[in-house]
Amino acid sequence: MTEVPPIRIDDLTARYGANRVLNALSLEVPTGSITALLGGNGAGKSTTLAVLLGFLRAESGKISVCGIDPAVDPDGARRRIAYLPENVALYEHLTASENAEYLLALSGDPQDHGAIADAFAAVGLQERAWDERLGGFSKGMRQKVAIAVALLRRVPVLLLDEPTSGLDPRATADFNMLLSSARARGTAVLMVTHDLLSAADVADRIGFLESGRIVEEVTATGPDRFDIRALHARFSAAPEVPA
Ligand SMILES: Nc1ncnc2c1ncn2[C@@H]1O[C@H](COP(=O)(O)OP(=O)(O)OP(=O)(O)O)[C@@H](O)[C@H]1O
Repeated sequence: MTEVPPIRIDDLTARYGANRVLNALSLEVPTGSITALLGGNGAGKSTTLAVLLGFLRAESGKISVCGIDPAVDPDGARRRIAYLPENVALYEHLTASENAEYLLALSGDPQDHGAIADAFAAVGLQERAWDERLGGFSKGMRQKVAIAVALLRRVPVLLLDEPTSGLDPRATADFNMLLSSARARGTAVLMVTHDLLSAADVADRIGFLESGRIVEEVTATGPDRFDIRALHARFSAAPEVPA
């Protein structure tokens, strides 16, 4: 029996009003792999995530999350997805542990203190921060709380919108290591990003999105994985689409 890919998009078209944003988009993210979507402003990267999450309906084409059409069963699709938006929404007046406890209970995956502590340790959140309120946390620390929650849910699909924007190189490298461990556990990761270096560091495949369709895909090969210079030339050549 052939396995249903965690993310599959076939010939997808979607629009906001009169503005056709996704245009014959096709994309597959297999189990245990990381795909990065790059593209200029307004190319349709975040919209691709919105369709997978069932926030926007496709006009035509097919989309499935572990075999579920998010337009037909958005809750079913979302139960299989951990989603990190660019600006992670956490509760400022709760501590890191309380945030994790609350968010996991909300998503129907309650976890005990021990599991949360293990996840915080795994993502490198310093122990003294676990019981601190989020008010004074840096963006990197917030990302760690959010990714710990996402990983604790052990869902098959992880969607990330600009996960490394605003992170320093050390925090970006730490974050990429976490993604690698999620991949090793079988998670299908789709990240949209402008961070070519981070994508080249961690992704198995990079797709370039232009005007709502993937115009080129490159796959990591050999010890050097990607030809960064060629990617940079390619990426800088992508036209910007007015928002
Ligand atoms: N909620 C919305 N309502 C109407 N139009 C929208 C909405 N969200 C996005 N758009 C439009 O859809 C197009 C694609 O936007 P999208 O956010 O998917 O691009 P992006 O590739 O993620 O860009 P960026 O790199 O700037 O984040 C843009 O023209 C944008 O103005």
